Amino acid sequence: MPLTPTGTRELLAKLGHQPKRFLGQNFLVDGNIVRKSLDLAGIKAGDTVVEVGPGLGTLTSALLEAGAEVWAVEKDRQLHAHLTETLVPSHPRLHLMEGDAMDFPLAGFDPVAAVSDRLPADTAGGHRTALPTKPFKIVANLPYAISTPWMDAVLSGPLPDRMVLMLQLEAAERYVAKPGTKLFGAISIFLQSAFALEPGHRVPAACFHPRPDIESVLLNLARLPEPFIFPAETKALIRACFQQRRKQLGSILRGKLAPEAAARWFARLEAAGFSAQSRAEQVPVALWRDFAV
Ligand SMILES: C[S@@+](CC[C@H](N)C(=O)[O-])C[C@H]1O[C@@H](n2cnc3c(N)ncnc32)[C@H](O)[C@@H]1O
Repeated sequence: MPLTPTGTRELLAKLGHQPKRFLGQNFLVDGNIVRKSLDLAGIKAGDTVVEVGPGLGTLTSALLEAGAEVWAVEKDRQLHAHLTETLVPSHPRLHLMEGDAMDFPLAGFDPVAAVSDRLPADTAGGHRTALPTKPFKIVANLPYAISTPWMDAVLSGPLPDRMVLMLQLEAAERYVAKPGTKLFGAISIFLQSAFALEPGHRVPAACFHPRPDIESVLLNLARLPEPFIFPAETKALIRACFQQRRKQLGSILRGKLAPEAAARWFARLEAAGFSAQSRAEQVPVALWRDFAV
């Protein structure tokens, strides 16, 4: 069970720890939401789970009690020290690291090495996404400031089977936005090419201490049977198209691609009923995927 708001306040006082806004330190104080996160993720004994920002260890403890092996990365030195003292000694299935989730999006877990630590030389680096991987899930109450760049890094693969993420409602809406809407952007395309949205849960501010002044949601994402991972160059191009979302695709692409490559994109746009005059936000996810292959 997580700490109550009072218990959390008392523990923070004992640690002499002031919640840091810039690290998104809004700690979960609601047992139902902790249970719901584990239920949505279908956590069972033996699962490998990555957690970003374990904080005071609320989700972490629940995951460990459910029999999961947990890989967690915490940036706050004081919270990392607290967990090292309280959770690590009694939980050999917890791999806790101090660090930045932007440097370690999977908290140091390597799904490829977990299957085989002897990779053929020519499969190092960029080709790792095609290699066999150990299945894993991600369950996290994300620090909101990094949620989109972190998600972008995770979507470069290897991919988890499922992600259950506590997010700012506004970020979640961008991730699942549909074409033709203002919220539809590069991250919507990368995410929806690899994951399907399953029913999640709205989370009131009262479930956290301190209470955030934004709305939160538990986003529940299941990996598609044939997920698509965009190559880095195509991702950069798609991002560029959305950075100038009011501009016609034709003028953006002509400036970024060789003439033959641009002509290929235009031909595909036209075959799908669009044109060089179309804007990035009008183009559906499947067509962006076609551009990449
Ligand atoms: C919203 S709190 C969640 C805490 C805890 N998991 C819970 O649910 O109560 C976010 C946590 O992420 C940590 N954090 C913030 N930025 C981080 C980063 N870049 N890398 C790793 N952890 C980070 C914060 O220190 C904090 O512990």
